[in-house]
Amino acid sequence: MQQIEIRRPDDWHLHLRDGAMLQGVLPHTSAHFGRAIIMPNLVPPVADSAAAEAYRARIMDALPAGHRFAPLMTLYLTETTDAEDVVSAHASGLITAVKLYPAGATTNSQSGVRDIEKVYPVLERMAEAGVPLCCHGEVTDPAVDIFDREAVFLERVLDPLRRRIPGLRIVLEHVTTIQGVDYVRDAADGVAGTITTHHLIINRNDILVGGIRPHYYCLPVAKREEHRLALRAAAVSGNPRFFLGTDSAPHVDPAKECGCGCAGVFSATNTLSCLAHVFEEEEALDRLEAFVSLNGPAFYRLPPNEERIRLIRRDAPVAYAEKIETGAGPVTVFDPKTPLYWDVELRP
Ligand SMILES: NC(=O)N[C@@H](CC(=O)O)C(=O)O
Ligand SMILES: [Zn+2]
Ligand SMILES: [Zn+2]
Repeated sequence: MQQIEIRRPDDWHLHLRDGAMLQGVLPHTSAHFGRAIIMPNLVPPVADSAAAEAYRARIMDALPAGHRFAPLMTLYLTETTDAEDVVSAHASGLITAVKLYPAGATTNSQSGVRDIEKVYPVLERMAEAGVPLCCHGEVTDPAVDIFDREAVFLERVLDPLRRRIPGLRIVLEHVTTIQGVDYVRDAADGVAGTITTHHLIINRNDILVGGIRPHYYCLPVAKREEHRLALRAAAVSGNPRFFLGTDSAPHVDPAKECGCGCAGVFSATNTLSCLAHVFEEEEALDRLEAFVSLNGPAFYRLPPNEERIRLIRRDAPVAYAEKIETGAGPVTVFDPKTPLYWDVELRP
């Protein structure tokens, strides 16, 4: 039996939602992860410090007894965000980052930014105060093909933004393309990229060949195989600029399996088993800890977790539910298309 012990991981991009869904999904993350960056795309969005404080309290209330987990809150950037509220919320430790959603790019992004120039003053204050910006990096121009929207975002939005405000610390979230990987790798210091579990495993054929598979539909949409391979190479490289953000994004099954299904893959349940599998396939298990437990805290200038987990390779596939039942309805768990042998134990 093979096993490895690593520091307890963190998830640098997570959707917990609210209410009954929060109750249902949070234990799947807090069972394994020490901390997570909590996405603010609720309806209405978590757009100021009062909303972040209230949301953090709801998350802590939903935490199962005995779970140790710290939600790292974010504020949803709008064209009317108050820079002083952001800076004071960051200085007090209430928030860890600010989130940029180009308006209309993804789930609940209607209140996001239409004209990036309008938020430059806030971003300048964030740069001075060391508040990181997390970006959903896709343009929304209807003329741009959905598979090109990340690459075009780099050219049209991210690069001009970084030239204008070079001191702003930026996370390009859920990188899905060779262009995104290259951009993060070659940028000056202060730029990082998160990679999801599912983008290391599926490509666009998995969504479309042999029938449409709504549970593999997410944004940014999975790209061609060559992009998946580049993401894998980046994740296992040990390069400190790349770290895990699962983007686990639950939607109830009826909202996925319908005429206009929501974007989002729910992977919190089996993410670590999937990642151990991927790193084993890449013969890089010795770099799993950097990707899931070390590179993220280093970017966010936080200490890594002191607790440790054990990943144990079983002889038979580990069992996990295909769906979880939540008070909001059933949520299908990410299917990695292969049996998983790696089990997770929090070290006592
Ligand atoms: N990734 C997704 O496909 N969906 C996310 C939003 C996001 O992260 O873009 C969601 O909130 O459902
Ligand atoms: Zn996103
Ligand atoms: Zn997300």
